[in-house]
Amino acid sequence: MLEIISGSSVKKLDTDFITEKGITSHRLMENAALAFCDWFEENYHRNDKVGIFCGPGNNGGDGLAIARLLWRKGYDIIVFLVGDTEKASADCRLNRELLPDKLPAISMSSDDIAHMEFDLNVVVDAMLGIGVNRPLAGDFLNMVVKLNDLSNVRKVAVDIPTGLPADECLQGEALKADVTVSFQYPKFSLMFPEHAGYVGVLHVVGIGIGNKFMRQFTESKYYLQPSDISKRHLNFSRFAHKGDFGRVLLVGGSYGSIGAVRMSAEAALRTGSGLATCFVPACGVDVIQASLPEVQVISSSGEKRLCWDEGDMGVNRFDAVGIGPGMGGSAETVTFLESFLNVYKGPKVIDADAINILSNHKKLLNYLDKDAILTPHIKEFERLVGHCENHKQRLGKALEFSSEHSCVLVLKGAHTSISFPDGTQYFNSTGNKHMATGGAGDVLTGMITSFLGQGYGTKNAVLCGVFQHGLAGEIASEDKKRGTIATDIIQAIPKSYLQLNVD
Ligand SMILES: NC(=O)C1=CN([C@@H]2O[C@H](COP(=O)(O)OP(=O)(O)OC[C@H]3O[C@@H](n4cnc5c(N)ncnc54)[C@H](OP(=O)(O)O)[C@@H]3O)[C@@H](O)[C@H]2O)[C@@H](O)CC1
Ligand SMILES: [K+]
Repeated sequence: MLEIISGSSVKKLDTDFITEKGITSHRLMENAALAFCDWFEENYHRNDKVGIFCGPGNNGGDGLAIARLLWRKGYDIIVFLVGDTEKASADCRLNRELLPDKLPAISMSSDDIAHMEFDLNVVVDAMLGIGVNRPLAGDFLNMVVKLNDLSNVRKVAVDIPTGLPADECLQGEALKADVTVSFQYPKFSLMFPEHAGYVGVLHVVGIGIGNKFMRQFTESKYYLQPSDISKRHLNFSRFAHKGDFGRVLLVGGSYGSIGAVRMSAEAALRTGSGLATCFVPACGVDVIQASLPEVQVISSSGEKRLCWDEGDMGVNRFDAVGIGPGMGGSAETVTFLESFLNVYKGPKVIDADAINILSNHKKLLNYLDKDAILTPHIKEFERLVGHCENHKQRLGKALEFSSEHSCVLVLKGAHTSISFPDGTQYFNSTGNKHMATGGAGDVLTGMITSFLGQGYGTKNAVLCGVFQHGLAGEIASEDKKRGTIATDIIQAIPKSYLQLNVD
């Protein structure tokens, strides 16, 4: 499990680590540079023309060490020094001295920056890292603006794009990287959607600081990795029968929106549910039975909208429930949801229109408990908790909501966050932009519900569901790119198990 820690903790952790290990800060920087170069070699050819832009701090020190190491490996490198070299940190100076004489290193004056012409395929940004303490101005700003204007040049940020603060929202400008290679721990601000255009694709590379050492710095924020997920999956014996894989109920749909709950049900089956049942308005029964023969259907007495009839409607025989997709928000549906939550006592995923109903009828929030998982996207979340200025505030409110209502809150988007009542917050590392397509959320609801029904505890169900949903999206979009649709994600769920080595 990778920890996400604040910029100030990163510095303290690095200092404590080198003291305890008896190594120099230069050695740790060399580890960081080596880790970056390993990643770089896998992704770029030696005939690429690489410009490495280095500032005066330790981020610049990393850049200079990277330049030396890549040059020795035969890359075509040119170094550009930006900022006041008089202010160079000790390790930056040392790496400057270690640059081979034949490696070109140019100190960039303001005039040079203004008139600079580029003949590069790859830009490595090591101007500023987590030490940035104010908005960019002067030479740094001018250089960043010039680099941002370059097209057909891949930009790779070392640790964090220049100008982006580690823990706060960006003020002013920052480098727009295609890829960010961050050291050991992803910085908090790399998770914010506002920063997506600056961070690009995020890779985290280890620099030798073990988890045991990091635990003392924990800020209860984690970045999910494949190895964290594989071990959370249950193993089923060869004697398992369909009852062991759980009986789940997917509740939703209204006239014109039956597909949503149908997709949840199919996703639940592809995730491994033994039996899936849909509870839909009468108009949805034939649609579901004709298009998904594996599911059973319960018809609500309402023709176009879900209506609650007498009694408990037998819903407690299900191991888990996913409720909300496509259900709409009519008065009958509000009554339906309230009756359902009043009667059904098992684990449940509450999604989409059901979340909007909770927002409009706050007394229904009293039905939330430790067995409830809410999965809003950003707009649904803000309907629930009110407007948020930025994602940092949103993440704080997600934790507050989870603690106040003792439920799990999944805030969907790039790096989906999962907040638990104990104050821990997990961030997803899978998924991509091609998953921003109608129905992707309904698929997630089906997947988490399926894991709950298979007997996974709430925590394992939600972490496995979110991670594997993103993974299935990546697999689905490999050859479909922006043509990916939600049912493609469902079809890719079995392959996501293969990638995680779970049978
Ligand atoms: N052992 C370790 O710690 C390891 C650290 N590692 C690496 O170190 C990086 C952090 O290094 P760092 O702390 O030296 O900060 P860094 O980002 O280089 O910038 C500091 C310089 O910028 C200046 N400055 C600030 N804001 C500015 C602005 N807006 N505009 C202009 N100037 C500005 C500030 O000077 P100031 O003007 O504030 O006096 C100072 O000179 C980290 O991201 C990682 O890459 C890895 O090697 C692993 C081991
Ligand atoms: K950087």
